[in-house]
Amino acid sequence: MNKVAANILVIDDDPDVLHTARIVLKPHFTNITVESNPEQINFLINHNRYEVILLDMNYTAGATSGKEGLFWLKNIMTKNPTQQVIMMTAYGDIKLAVESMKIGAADFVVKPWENEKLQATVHAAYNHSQSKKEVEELKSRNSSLNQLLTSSEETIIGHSEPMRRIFSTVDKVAATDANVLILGDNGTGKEMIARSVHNKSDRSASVFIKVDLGAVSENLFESELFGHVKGAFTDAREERTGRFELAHGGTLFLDEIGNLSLPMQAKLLTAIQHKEIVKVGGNTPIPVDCRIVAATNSNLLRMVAEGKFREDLLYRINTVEVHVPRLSDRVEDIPLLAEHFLNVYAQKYRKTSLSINKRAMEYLCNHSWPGNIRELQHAIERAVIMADDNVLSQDSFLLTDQRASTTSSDSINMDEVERSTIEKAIAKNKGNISKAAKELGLGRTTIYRKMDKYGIRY
Ligand SMILES: Nc1ncnc2c1ncn2[C@@H]1O[C@H](COP(=O)(O)OP(=O)(O)OP(=O)(O)O)[C@@H](O)[C@H]1O
Repeated sequence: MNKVAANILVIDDDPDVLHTARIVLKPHFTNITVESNPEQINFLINHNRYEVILLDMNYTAGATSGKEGLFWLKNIMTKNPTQQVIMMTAYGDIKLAVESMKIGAADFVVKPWENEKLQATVHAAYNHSQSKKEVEELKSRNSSLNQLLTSSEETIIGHSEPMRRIFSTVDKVAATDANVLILGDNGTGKEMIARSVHNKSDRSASVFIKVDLGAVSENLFESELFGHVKGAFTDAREERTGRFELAHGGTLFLDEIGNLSLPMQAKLLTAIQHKEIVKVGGNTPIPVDCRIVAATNSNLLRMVAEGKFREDLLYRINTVEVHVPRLSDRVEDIPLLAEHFLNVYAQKYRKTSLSINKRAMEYLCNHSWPGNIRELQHAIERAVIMADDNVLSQDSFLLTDQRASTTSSDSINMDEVERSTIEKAIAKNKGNISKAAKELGLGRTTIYRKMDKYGIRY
């Protein structure tokens, strides 16, 4: 049998217990340390990392209250709240065992133990310690990434009146724990605003976890959000931590919340209401503390009226609402955004002396931007890549436009280019229309309309 590489510490004043524990655990784990004096605990845990600690309840001769065990347990948990500790209790000490679990013990074994039971309990605690370690590593990696992402590239650009109102709302709401609902069309910057709420809040040192609810299938929804225990269903070979638990201490961003079916809405509501989740196949509620920021391009009030969205869920998530206008409703932001993306992509593609001429800027300001900022961003990126000289002119942008005027021969060429661009994007995304639309900065309705127009069938 392969031994698990783990440090196990056993603390008990009875040398027979220590001896037996060593013999029972040695075939399963690489390092077993035994200690009879609990006063050594601090020294040991300060100098070593133990995956699992087995801790006796009583140490002084004749003591039976278990107070010493609880004292040492508290001491360990204060120093390392994720430490896996298994309490060793005497038969009939169930009350004490429950008390110790409340303090943070992972489990308990009753002495005299059955050897298989002891081995199985230590194995389970070891597995738990590993998944907690992974979660901690993930959180710290995510937190470093978040800090990197708060660089200039992530600056929300805009000086129009509606954007200034949004900035002010974000500043006010960030300081609180209120749930936020961000409403707006595709590509208007909803996710950026959600990240900004997180970055400006007291939770910024912790994680920002995003779930794209539009992409989660009905049968994976629960496992994705709440996690599952090992063996919960056929493919559940390992325990899984769900997004809610991962977001503990931070922000959970529920994107495309309008796409949730009614049964999924009910499950989500229960988790938000009770601030706790139960893993699929499990029965222990796990408390979670995260701020919910949700976003959608759907009209949730209309969906409520049509019986497609739960009113009680809406009122849980919309403590503060942020309405993000279409780009065509804040034309004064277009030059700023265009210059911003020009800088970003000029640096990325090493064409640093590029500029946009006046006519081209007017042309950009007159376009209707159905794909909003994402479409503008992609248009500028394409223009930078294709630029032959230092000035981007109107011809540098391939826009199918409702507002800007073009000659008929231009529009024939543009149609041809657009048809082939859409076809290529769909092929590249293996027929996934949503992904192709996203890549092109178009809404789903828009791409279907254009597919109809050009007779593209998939
Ligand atoms: N005000 C802004 N300043 C700078 N960049 C922005 C701004 N708003 C959006 N962007 C950029 O536009 C792109 C789309 O933004 P984002 O993903 O936040 O939109 P969204 O509304 O969440 O889109 P969707 O509904 O399709 O998920 C991103 O690359 C983002 O960085």
